[in-house]
Amino acid sequence: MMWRIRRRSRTICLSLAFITIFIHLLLALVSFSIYHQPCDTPLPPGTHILRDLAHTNYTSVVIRGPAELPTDTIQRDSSHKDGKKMVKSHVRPLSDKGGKNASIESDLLKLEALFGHPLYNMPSPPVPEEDWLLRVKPKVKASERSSQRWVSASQDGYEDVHWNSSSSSHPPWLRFHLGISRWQLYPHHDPNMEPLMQQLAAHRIVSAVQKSGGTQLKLVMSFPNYGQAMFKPMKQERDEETNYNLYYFSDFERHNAEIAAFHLDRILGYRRIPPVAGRLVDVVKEIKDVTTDRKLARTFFTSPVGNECFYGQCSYYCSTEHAVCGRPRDLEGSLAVMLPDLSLARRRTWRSPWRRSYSRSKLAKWETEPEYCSTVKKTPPYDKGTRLVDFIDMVILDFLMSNMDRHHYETFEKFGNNTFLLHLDNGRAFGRHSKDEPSILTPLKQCCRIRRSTWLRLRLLSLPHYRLSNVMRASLSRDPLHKVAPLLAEPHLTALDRRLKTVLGTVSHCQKQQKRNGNGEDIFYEDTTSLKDVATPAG
Ligand SMILES: Nc1ncnc2c1ncn2[C@@H]1O[C@H](COP(=O)(O)OP(=O)(O)OP(=O)(O)O)[C@@H](O)[C@H]1O
Ligand SMILES: [Mn+2]
Repeated sequence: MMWRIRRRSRTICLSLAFITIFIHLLLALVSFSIYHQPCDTPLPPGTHILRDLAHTNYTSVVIRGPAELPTDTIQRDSSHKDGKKMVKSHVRPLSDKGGKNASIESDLLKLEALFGHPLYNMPSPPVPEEDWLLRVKPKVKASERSSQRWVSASQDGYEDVHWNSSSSSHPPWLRFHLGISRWQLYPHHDPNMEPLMQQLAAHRIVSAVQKSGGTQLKLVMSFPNYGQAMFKPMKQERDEETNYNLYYFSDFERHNAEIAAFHLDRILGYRRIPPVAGRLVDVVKEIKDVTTDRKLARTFFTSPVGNECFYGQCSYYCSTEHAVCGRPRDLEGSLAVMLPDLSLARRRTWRSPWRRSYSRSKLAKWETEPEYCSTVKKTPPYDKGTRLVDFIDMVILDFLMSNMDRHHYETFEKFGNNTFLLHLDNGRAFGRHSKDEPSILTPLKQCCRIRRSTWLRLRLLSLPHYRLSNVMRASLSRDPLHKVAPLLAEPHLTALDRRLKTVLGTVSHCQKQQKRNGNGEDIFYEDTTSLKDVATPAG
């Protein structure tokens, strides 16, 4: 009897155990399939572009004041089944390693899809000879050869140089210089980008001297292959917001802003910022020990907690109180590849027509005259070619990253007025995420003019499948400093989406205004005729 009871209870126990295991397996399977479902899978390039771009409605977007919640996040996520508002992508617990990796992967797929989209791959005619900034002389007579080849005797730390006209013999920085054309700094699919970034991030530093000009401390670093980069050290923690009582012209420059600006400029399809990489630099080995700059050498010291510091000489923030310090020797910074020397490629500096008044009490003309743009439109070089729409492109970049410091811009003199604008010096961008700065968009508001290709790319970046914050997160995750901490804190990424809506809202406003007035002035500068069959959305 006892034996039978024991056998029955054992059978019951065994079946219970089986059922439990089965339920666990089922649960694991279900959660696995949910977990692997990215929130928005990217579309194959070009798919539904017409439908998607044509049906996104921006007309209800108003220009918002500071610190408002991005309504699109709420609308998008309120479709959740139980009606609860979830702010998915903005809540990323650090401990959730697996979830983080999965979402970075989905962001990277979006970036890949974006860069494969026809709007980033518009067919363009071959570059005529005169539209290259620099050229290697193609054929050298035997009698001239000895003086025409680049040959150098090796100096301290520098390599022997034997470059010829074949690009395979050139170091990445030289290939970058030779790839600069009238309309862009580098091509969209650039095989040189990877090696160039690699060099900035890891190549041996053989010299570091202070860069003259400008207001804040920065160094020019040299590599053994004669490449050079501009180094801006970290001065502020990534999630610190600029003090609200500080005028923008007294704001610190941020190394992560220089890095993020390069990525954003590329994502916008401009390619007008020289490539920038983040790097951990050894203050002693890579600066103090290799510098030939006596003024700089005098400013090194060890802080009370044993960190290696220096402060250099400049007109702002170059004192012991504002020293930059390693931890104890590792210092974060940005390295931007240097443009060709001015003796090879002179640049012209242009004062921005919408330059801010650098006085604390005086307003600039554009702030008081609503018709200011009609004067600018008649004034050379803004009256012809693409200068005005190129300026607007820069304004959009600056509004997205909240850069108020664009008092001047530069172009390559060789190309005259018919060329792109260099977007140099972005160190004061990404200072505040909780506040937008509507005044940066004034030129777009006053001129109501934009390149059609820019507008289409902006609309693309507002779609869930290519969302700006997602592709920026993906792009920045490739920077070497990402392993220390994300280059932009999440609120900065959220701000990008919010500001993008404001830009699109401003264009919608222009369209409505134009319909009302019927003044026939075109909002769009037409530069997408080659794409007519692929992507011409209804406005
Ligand atoms: N990648 C680069 N290659 C060559 N020259 C550069 C590069 N970036 C900037 N410059 C030049 O160096 C000058 C100073 O750089 P930058 O403007 O970034 O420094 P800054 O200290 O912020 O200057 P400012 O205080 O005037 O804004 C610029 O005016 C520009 O002409
Ligand atoms: Mn600056």
